Amino acid sequence: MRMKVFKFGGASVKDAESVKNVANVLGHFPGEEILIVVSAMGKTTNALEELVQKFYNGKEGCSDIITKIKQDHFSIIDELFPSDEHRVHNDIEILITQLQIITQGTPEGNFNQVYDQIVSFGELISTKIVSSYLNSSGYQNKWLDARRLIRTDQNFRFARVDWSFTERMVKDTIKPGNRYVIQGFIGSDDDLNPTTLGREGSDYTASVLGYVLGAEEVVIWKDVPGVLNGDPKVFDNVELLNEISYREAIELAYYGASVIHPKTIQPLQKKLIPLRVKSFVNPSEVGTLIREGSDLSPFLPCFIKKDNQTLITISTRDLAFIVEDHLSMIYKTLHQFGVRVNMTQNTAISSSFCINNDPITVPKLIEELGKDFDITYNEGVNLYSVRHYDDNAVSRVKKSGEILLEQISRNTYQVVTI
Ligand SMILES: Nc1ncnc2c1ncn2[C@@H]1O[C@H](COP(=O)(O)OP(=O)(O)O)[C@@H](O)[C@H]1O
Ligand SMILES: N[C@@H](CC(=O)OP(=O)(O)O)C(=O)O
Repeated sequence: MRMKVFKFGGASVKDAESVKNVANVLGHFPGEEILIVVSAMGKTTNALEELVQKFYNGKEGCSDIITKIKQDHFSIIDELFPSDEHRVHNDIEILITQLQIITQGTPEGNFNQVYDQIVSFGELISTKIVSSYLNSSGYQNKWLDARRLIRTDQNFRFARVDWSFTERMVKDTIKPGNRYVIQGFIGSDDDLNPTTLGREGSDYTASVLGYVLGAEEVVIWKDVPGVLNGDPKVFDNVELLNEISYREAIELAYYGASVIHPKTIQPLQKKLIPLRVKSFVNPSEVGTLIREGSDLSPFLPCFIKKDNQTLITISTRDLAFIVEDHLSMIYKTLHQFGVRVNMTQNTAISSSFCINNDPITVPKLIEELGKDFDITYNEGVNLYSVRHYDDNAVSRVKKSGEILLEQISRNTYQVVTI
C-alpha cells in the first residue's frame, strides 16, 4: 500500500472542535497509511511574526504576546484533554518556556534567522497537540520533527529544500504500516538551525513529502468544498472546479488563488501524483482533483483578488530610458529582498510593479531602490486577475475601483485598482 499525505492548515486546527474534526476526517480512511502535515493553529503564525518584530524593537510587549499564545493553546488543550495529567501539558510548557528564554535574550544572527527560530514554534506546538489528541482518541501515530527530516539551505524565511538529503532522511524514518504527524512550513539547515519555507508553506511541505515518498496522493483539507472559480469570501456565485490540470493549477496559484500555495504543484507533477483539495467539513464529498489532463472542468473564468498590494513606480532621475541594465538591477534587488512581482508594466522612463505589502520587507525595498531611482508608490491597492476572461468577467472586476494599471494577455486579464 502506498502512503497518502494529508495536510491540515491553520483553519482546520483553529480550536478544539476543529482538532476533534481532524480525527473525524481520518476516521473516513480506516487502515490507510497516512502522513499528516499540520500548520500552526489559527492565526498563531501572525502572532509569532508580531513577537519577532517586538523582540527586535526593544522587547516591549513580547511577554504579553507569549502569554496570549500560551492561553490560546492551553484553552484548546484543556478542552481536548480534560485531565491535566496528560504529558502534552508538559510538552507545551517546555516549548513556551523555550520561546520565553529566546525572547528574553538578545537577537542572535540576522533578522530572518531569528524569525525562523521563533515562528517555527507555531507548528511545533500544534503538531504536539494534534498528535497527542489523535493518539488519545485511538488514532495511533508517531510525532515527527520536520527540522530533522526537511533539510534546506540557509535562505532563512524562504528556504529552499535539499531534495536528496530530505529524501534520504524521510525514507530512513517513515516506515510502512505506520501513521505520522509532522509540521508543515518548517525545516532546518545543515547546522540544524530552524528554517521556514515561506508563509503558507505547509501545502508545499505536503508536496515535498508526497514527492520523496512517491505518495499515492496528497490531500489538502480546507474549509471550502474544493477549488472554486473564485474565493467565496470575495466573489459571489462561484462554482466548484471538479478537475484542474497541473499547469492550470500552477497558474491559478501563482496569480493568487490562495487555496493552494504556488510551489505545491510542481513536485507532484514531476511524479504525476494527484493532488486533491477537499472539504474538512464534508470529507466524503469529492472536492477538486488536480492532475495531468485538460485545463479546467467545468471551463469557467477564474477570478483572483490579491488585496493589500503595493504598486511601486520607479523612474530614472535623468529621464534616461529604462533599459535592460536598469531592469536587471531592479530585479536583482527584488530577488535579494525575496519579493515576487505580481504584475509589471514599463514605460519609456519608468517601471511599475505590484507586490505584496509585506510590512517587514517593503519599506526596506523602497529605501534600497530609492538610492538610484525616483520612487512613487500606492499602498493598500487591489490586484484582480481573471484567467480565461470574457467580457462579463472583465467588466465585473473593472467596477471594483479607480484603475491604476491594466493588462491583457492571451489567457489572463489583470487590473490594479484603488
Ligand atoms: N479559488 C478558490 N477556491 C476556494 N477557496 C479559495 C479560493 N481562493 C481563495 N480561497 C480561500 O482559501 C481559503 C482556504 O485556504 P486557507 O485559509 O489558506 O486554509 P488553511 O489555513 O487551512 O491552509 C478558503 O477559506 C477561501 O476563502
Ligand atoms: N503557519 C504557516 C504555514 C501555513 O501553511 O499555514 P496555513 O496552512 O494555515 O496556510 C503560515 O501561517 O504561514
